[in-house]
Amino acid sequence: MGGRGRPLCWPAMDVITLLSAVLVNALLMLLALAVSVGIRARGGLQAWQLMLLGQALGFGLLIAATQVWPLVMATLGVMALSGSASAMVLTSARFLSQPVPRRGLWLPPLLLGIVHVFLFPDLKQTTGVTNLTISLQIGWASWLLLNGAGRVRWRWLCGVAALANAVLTFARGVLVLGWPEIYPRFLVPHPINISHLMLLNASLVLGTMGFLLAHRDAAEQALVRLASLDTLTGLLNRREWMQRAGRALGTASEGAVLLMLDLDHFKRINDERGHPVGDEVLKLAGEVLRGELRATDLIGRYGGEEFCLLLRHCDPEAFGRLDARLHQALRRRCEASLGFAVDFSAGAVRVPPGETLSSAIQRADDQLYRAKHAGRAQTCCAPGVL
Ligand SMILES: Nc1nc2c(ncn2[C@@H]2O[C@H](COP(=O)(O)OP(=O)(O)OP(=O)(O)O)[C@@H](O)[C@H]2O)c(=O)[nH]1
Repeated sequence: MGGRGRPLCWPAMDVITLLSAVLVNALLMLLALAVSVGIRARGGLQAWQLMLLGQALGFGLLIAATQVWPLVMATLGVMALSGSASAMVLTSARFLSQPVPRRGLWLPPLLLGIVHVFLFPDLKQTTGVTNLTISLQIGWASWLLLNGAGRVRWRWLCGVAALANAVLTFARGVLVLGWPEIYPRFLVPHPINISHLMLLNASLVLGTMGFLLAHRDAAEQALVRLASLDTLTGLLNRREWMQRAGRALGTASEGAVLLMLDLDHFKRINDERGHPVGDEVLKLAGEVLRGELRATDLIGRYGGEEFCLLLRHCDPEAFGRLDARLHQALRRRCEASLGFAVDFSAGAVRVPPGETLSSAIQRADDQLYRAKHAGRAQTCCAPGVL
């Protein structure tokens, strides 16, 4: 403490220099992001670029307010800073795919600007209201990031940086309103101002690193999805299904049922109604399979209009019911959505522990062949399935 009633100062540092450092830092990171990911980066990074721009603009205007048009510059400055806090909320929400009310983003900067004009030039009041408002906005962002962060590294990195920032900003607001004799105002080299600006600088760097990590994670997940899912139906593609089914059979102690399923007269649907309708049928078939099967069953698009399913813990009675349900659900779903019914033929085998996937597929395919030749719209089963 700086002695009786005297504000604490940190003479070796001055606030304007630190503000300028934050401004330059924000601009450099904005430039680095623009060069590395572009200004039209998908999702959250674009909002983070807005946040950096808001910080640079806000602090630039606050510095300018010490020289010219204090009311206008300072009001626009606090509005830009509050806007950049909203952009921080938006960044977090976008990376987490969470909705945020739009009003919650644009109202704080607007209201803060109006209140600022009315309170000006009372520095105690303007500093207090500005800091409390912005701290709540940043607190909101940190809550979004930290709530349920689990083991996601980027959420901790960005969330802790935002939380520390929110706490110091809040402390500044409370101190200036409640104890102005020990914390007079924003531009004084008080320890809380100095530590806040240094922390703010660090949190911009940490936030940029954290959200870049989030961007990379999202791109990686998109690639994994692309490599393992069938784009039309959203089911596992053949390669992924084979890998997972092979692993599942390798570790299963009690065997499983393998079902190969092929839509009937699909070429005719394509020829008579067009490929887009054919695609729609495939999508509906994917939805039906996903809807009727358990999360533990493996469902894949084997190719064209052929699907493969690996059903674990499936006793004969349960299989009989499931098979009837699948035929009925596909017919009804296509009838309701497209105006005509589609059915399928299928072959099922029980795979004992130790049998290889390729041998089981060959046996299921033989059963499927039987079903097609027996008139379609039915499932033929090898002994042991039913
Ligand atoms: N629309 C669409 N058609 C596809 C797709 N993949 C494969 N096909 C078509 O599926 C049709 C399969 O025809 P076939 O193998 O003769 O089978 P089918 O007409 O169902 O005859 P059966 O199986 O004997 O009942 C071909 O016309 C393929 O071009 C796809 O992704 N979209």
